[in-house]
Amino acid sequence: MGIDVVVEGLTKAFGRQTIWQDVTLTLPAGEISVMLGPSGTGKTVFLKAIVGLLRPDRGRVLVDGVDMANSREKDIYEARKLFGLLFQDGALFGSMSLFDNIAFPLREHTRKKESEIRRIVMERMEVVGLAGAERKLPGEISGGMRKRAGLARALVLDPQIILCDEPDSGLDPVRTSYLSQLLIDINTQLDATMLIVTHNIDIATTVPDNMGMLFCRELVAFGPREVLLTSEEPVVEQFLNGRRAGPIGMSEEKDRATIAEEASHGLVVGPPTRRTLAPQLKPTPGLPARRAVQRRRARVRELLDELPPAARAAVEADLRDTAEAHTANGADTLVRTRPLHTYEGGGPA
Ligand SMILES: Nc1ncnc2c1ncn2[C@@H]1O[C@H](COP(=O)(O)OP(=O)(O)OP(=O)(O)O)[C@@H](O)[C@H]1O
Repeated sequence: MGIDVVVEGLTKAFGRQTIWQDVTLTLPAGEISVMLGPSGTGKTVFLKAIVGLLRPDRGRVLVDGVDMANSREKDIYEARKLFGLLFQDGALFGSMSLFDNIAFPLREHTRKKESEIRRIVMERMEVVGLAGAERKLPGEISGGMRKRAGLARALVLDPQIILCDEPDSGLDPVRTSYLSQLLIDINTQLDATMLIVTHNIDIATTVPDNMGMLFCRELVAFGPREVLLTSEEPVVEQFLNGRRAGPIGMSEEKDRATIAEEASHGLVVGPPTRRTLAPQLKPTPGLPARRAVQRRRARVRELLDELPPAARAAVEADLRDTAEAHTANGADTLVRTRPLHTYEGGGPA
């Protein structure tokens, strides 16, 4: 099972530019969380700080007893083996075949025999729908396939924590929805703690158990998905609805003069839009139920009294529906029509 990632009072600046300050949250073990935020608010920097690739100025990141922010480099390096990382471009080595790219962490960090490496690589390539493409070079495949190769590489060390930076960038809407399903299925199979940075509202609304948002050097919110999805906080509303009216400007926050000028041109923030809460995706039929779901239900039930009324009502409705579905079906209803290996039309090249 994945492990908790506990972030306490994290602050990072580059010179005089504060990126974010006093960020405190816990990524619950085995659950999927999404971090939203306008461009430039420091989401990538946040992922790098969690995995110890960037040292914050203050605060701690606790992973399995190791403080990824303040420990010795040697201890951070060891703890990093718990992570699978997918950065924006897949970060593949251009001169290596997909097989060698995906095998790289195993050859680098383990003493496994080649036969064992082969077994693991082929298994992970199958999971992400790349079976048959082992000999291809990154330059010979589509962007979507490169993403999936990056994801396969992130999975070979059986990570307990998976960090994905914009896994959907450059993907068309159909491939993005397959990717959403793949992320849910990976979580089902590995029960790993996952943090996904994305601008894609479909992924944000259908994949995670928890959502957070960075804006204006602060963590605006972090909590069960129902909290952000029912939030009337102007910045969250504006972001989830993709509107110009609101506090987010072209280069992060708007100043008062801009807001006043926009109002004089008729661009005003209206009443909050009532969004219907999109249901969270379920694992592909044939896979077991996600273990995180039961744990999360128990956890969120304990939080009910602290949630805003709309979020509490949404959580209660979910708890009720699930109880009814269990009674009716004897198990969670599973929705999905295709096997994983047909994820990107045409299958392996
Ligand atoms: N190594 C660095 N040195 C100096 N400044 C940096 C460094 N890395 C990032 N920054 C700055 O930190 C800020 C946040 O960058 P980051 O890439 O984390 O934003 P983001 O929220 O991930 O953006 P996007 O959504 O566009 O990918 C930017 O202003 C960036 O220029």
